[in-house]
Amino acid sequence: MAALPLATAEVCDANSNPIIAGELRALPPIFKIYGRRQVFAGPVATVKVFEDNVLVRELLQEKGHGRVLVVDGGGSVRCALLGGNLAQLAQINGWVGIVVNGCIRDVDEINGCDVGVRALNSHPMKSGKKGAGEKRVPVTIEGTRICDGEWLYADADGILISRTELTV
Ligand SMILES: O=C([O-])CC(=O)C(=O)O
Repeated sequence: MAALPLATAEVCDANSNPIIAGELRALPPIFKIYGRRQVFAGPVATVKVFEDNVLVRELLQEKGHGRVLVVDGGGSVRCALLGGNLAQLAQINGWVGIVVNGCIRDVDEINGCDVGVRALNSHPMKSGKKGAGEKRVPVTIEGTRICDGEWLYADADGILISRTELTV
């Protein structure tokens, strides 16, 4: 499943009604851009964790089939939920992007991977490994709700969440 690289600004200009209806939402501009893919889009898989990345690894071990993993890490900037090994796993398994409401580490390695990564910042410490959290639940990142199966569009201007796949 290869999603079209739609420009997020054009999508917003062409979709005022879905924006009013809440079917198209923008994530707040809190993310830094990492990874080789600056532009990526795909269906979302969600995971909600807090300072523990076992479920992140479990999801990235699945075939991505062009999906984007949205990790709601509660905005913690006290450890990293994603590193170079997991980013490589994502690339091998066909995930196109990973958006982390939290931190990452091994930034140089991640910037060499053919995935798009957005995160709040980097942190050198690893996370806990107990496996706490929930997969495929609705998450809310800074007031923007994201459900498993919705579509995410990211480019240099920002990140959009759409209830359905967008067409040109
Ligand atoms: O396993 C972790 O905690 C994250 C990490 O460092 C990696 O993916 O390389």
